[in-house]
Amino acid sequence: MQTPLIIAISGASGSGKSLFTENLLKAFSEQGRPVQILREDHYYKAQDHLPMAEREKNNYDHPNAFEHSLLKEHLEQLRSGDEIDYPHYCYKTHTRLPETERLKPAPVIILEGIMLLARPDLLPLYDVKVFIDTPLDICLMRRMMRDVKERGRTLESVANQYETTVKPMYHQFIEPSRFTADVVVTQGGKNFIALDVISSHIKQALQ
Ligand SMILES: Nc1ncnc2c1ncn2[C@@H]1O[C@H](COP(=O)(O)OP(=O)(O)O)[C@@H](O)[C@H]1O
Ligand SMILES: O=c1ccn([C@@H]2O[C@H](COP(=O)(O)O)[C@@H](O)[C@H]2O)c(=O)[nH]1
Repeated sequence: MQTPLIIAISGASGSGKSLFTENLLKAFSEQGRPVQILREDHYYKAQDHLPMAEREKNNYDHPNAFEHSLLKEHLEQLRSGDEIDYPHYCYKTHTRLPETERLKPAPVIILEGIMLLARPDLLPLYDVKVFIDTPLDICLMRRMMRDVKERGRTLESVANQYETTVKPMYHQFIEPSRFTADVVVTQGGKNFIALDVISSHIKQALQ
């Protein structure tokens, strides 16, 4: 197999990274191209050793909250054509699940997460770097709805976390990482022209 191409999709929480990834997957499926998706969130550190009250106070918007060394190892393995044991993470218990999933390499790997462009040691592994640039008020509104519905949070806890960590860490780490991107995408996960440009570029690169 040809060396897989890795597309990194980053941006604020709630910016539309997951939707953009899903829509990119659809574009590749239409081209009949196998794709493997990896989410940086799965590489949040395991915290089984901490009581729940401690886990709830953790700063999940700092690069140190992730095990990026394992993510890097996995990307290198996939690039070499090897399978990986992909971790799974639970936002409700703030730790890894005991089981991992065996993933095979594919010609296209889409990686999605908030800190992907903020880690200089990871940048050389990406073939295409995308930043989803969505105004923060829109991100917050989307995050409120999602976290209450899907991640077991209250409106008060989302607002508190946003003020104490999500917003300051965005300005410290995520916003500056925008300048490392090859493509900056406005209009979130539904920018079909950006989706078309990226999928056409990859199609050409794989020929
Ligand atoms: N351009 C858009 N227009 C409308 N809703 C969008 C758009 N982009 C994303 N969304 C919605 O916003 C929410 C958050 O998007 P998501 O992709 O989960 O963000 P992220 O992965 O960056 O946290 C989801 O419900 C998604 O469907
Ligand atoms: O245990 C956790 C782990 C993460 N978070 C929050 O998740 C977002 C990143 O995920 P997105 O899907 O990009 O929104 C990050 O901002 C963390 O604050 C959490 O609350 N708890």
